[in-house]
Amino acid sequence: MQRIEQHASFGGRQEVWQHASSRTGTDMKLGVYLPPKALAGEKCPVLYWLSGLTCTEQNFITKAGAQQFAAGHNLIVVAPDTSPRGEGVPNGDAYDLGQGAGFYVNATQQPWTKHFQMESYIVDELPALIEAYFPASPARGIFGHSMGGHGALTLALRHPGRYRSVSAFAPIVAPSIVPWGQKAFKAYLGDDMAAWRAHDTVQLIAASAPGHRLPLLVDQGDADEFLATQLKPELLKAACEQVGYPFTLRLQPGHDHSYYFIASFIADHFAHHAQALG
Ligand SMILES: N[C@@H](CCC(=O)N[C@@H](CS)C(=O)NCC(=O)O)C(=O)O
Repeated sequence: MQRIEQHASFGGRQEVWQHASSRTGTDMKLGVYLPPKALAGEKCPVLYWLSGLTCTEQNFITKAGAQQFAAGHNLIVVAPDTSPRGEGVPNGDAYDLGQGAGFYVNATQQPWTKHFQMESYIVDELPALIEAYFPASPARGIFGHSMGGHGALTLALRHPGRYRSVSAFAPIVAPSIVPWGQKAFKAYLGDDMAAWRAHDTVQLIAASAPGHRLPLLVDQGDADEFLATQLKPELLKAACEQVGYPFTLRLQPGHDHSYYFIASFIADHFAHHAQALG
């Protein structure tokens, strides 16, 4: 682990680290915000942020305005890159496949499988690293945006007990039936639709065990350019209603898909996670 940036921020410190990942087989970068209590050596819960298509570890830490709320709630915030990158790492033909578009799954298909192991990276390797290098308690929350909202929801649903809280901004909730998800899943997971369903929030909600239901908070802009084609929050609402899954969907008038939208409601997401993480 090598620190490559550090900036004082709201009594804590925003840092960027780089390390050689055993899961992706590449160097991975991540943002780590250390709140005041963590700088003083006290153990703090960790909130993981997963970004969307085209993002690196930089988008969230420079645009969301999260540091003041992380400081206020004394939460460590970890914002990893969205895929492996670099020479020798395959890439797609457009922004929605390959580098910058890992979709938080472990690829089983060539040429992706060697490096695109983002689910294992986020769920196993990253927490072990964070808990070894920083004053992190084992209490974890997870949230994200768009492809990262899909990541947060599916990883929390696929790994019961691993996270204590979950939320999302404009998540892809039904990747099996929208163009972004279908393109990525076909490439990374192949043609077997059963493998797709295991990474589809709407399907996972329908199959979720009543004992392991973390309340979901989702914010969605009603002027989001991807709302009708890629996001379809009404499908998640229907799935939650069908099985009685605790779900709050807030349609935010006039908001688009950008980090201006995220920054407008980030305080509420920190409050949601802080309540569960204690
Ligand atoms: N129209 C965009 C689609 C990608 C996009 O909107 N990415 C979102 C996540 S799905 C994002 O966070 N972009 C980076 C940013 O706004 O900082 C493009 O072609 O770059």
